[in-house]
Amino acid sequence: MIVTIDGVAASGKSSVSGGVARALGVPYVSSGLLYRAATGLGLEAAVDLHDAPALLSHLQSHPLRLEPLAAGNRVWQGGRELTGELHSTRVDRGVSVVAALPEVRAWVDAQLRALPSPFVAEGRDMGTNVFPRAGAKFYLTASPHIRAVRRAQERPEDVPAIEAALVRRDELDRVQSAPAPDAVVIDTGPLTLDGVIQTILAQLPAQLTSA
Ligand SMILES: Nc1ncnc2c1ncn2[C@@H]1O[C@H](COP(=O)(O)OP(=O)(O)O)[C@@H](O)[C@H]1O
Ligand SMILES: Nc1ccn([C@H]2C[C@H](O)[C@@H](COP(=O)(O)OP(=O)(O)O)O2)c(=O)n1
Repeated sequence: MIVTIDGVAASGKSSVSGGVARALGVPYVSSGLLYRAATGLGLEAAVDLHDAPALLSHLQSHPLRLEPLAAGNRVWQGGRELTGELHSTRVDRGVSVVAALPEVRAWVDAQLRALPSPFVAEGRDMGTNVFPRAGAKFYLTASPHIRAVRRAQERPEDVPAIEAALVRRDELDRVQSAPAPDAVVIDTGPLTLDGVIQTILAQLPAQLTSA
């Protein structure tokens, strides 16, 4: 069984997915981490991020492996772990360009669909494109300001700069970020992290929570 948790940038997808996954005793899958890793590798090799054939050929010769743990996803290139480098402002700036390339999206989708279920999958298009038959679907939102205040705990920039970058990325990611028609939309603004997790757990089909 697959549960999808999509949403806009810094809406709480990874933290919430981790909490839901731990409660269910399954891993969670961070699709954004694969887009971030593709971007990080491309930047490192000075590949033009708009050049899909060049980026894909670099990814094919430097295969990435996503490790979908409930405690936090990790991503590897061969024996080298990339995870720690990928939540930087530099990767934030490039990742929407990479995520707009249909060839890269197909490459990510194939890796995600090959993972053994059950799991919680988080990203932008988990409930629409990648796992349209998921057992339960959620979509997280919050105002840009609230998201920027939260993310400011993790980035060196100030809140207005982070908010401007989030709004820009929301716009660049808009095409693949529409909620699935059958997703439950949750405004996380007024809720604590645990409040969001409990809201989701309360709405899961009984066969999922009793497994
Ligand atoms: N409901 C919430 N209330 C307060 N802080 C939250 C809430 N949800 C997430 N956070 C915090 O906001 C930040 C961004 O969350 P994260 O899970 O990384 O979002 P995303 O995966 O959507 O980018 C983290 O520091 C996280 O702890
Ligand atoms: N399924 C997905 C997941 C992420 N993306 C893109 C959109 C985002 O700008 C980047 C990074 O995603 P990630 O979820 O790590 O980003 P945030 O934590 O929400 O800031 O990848 C996507 O297009 N489709």
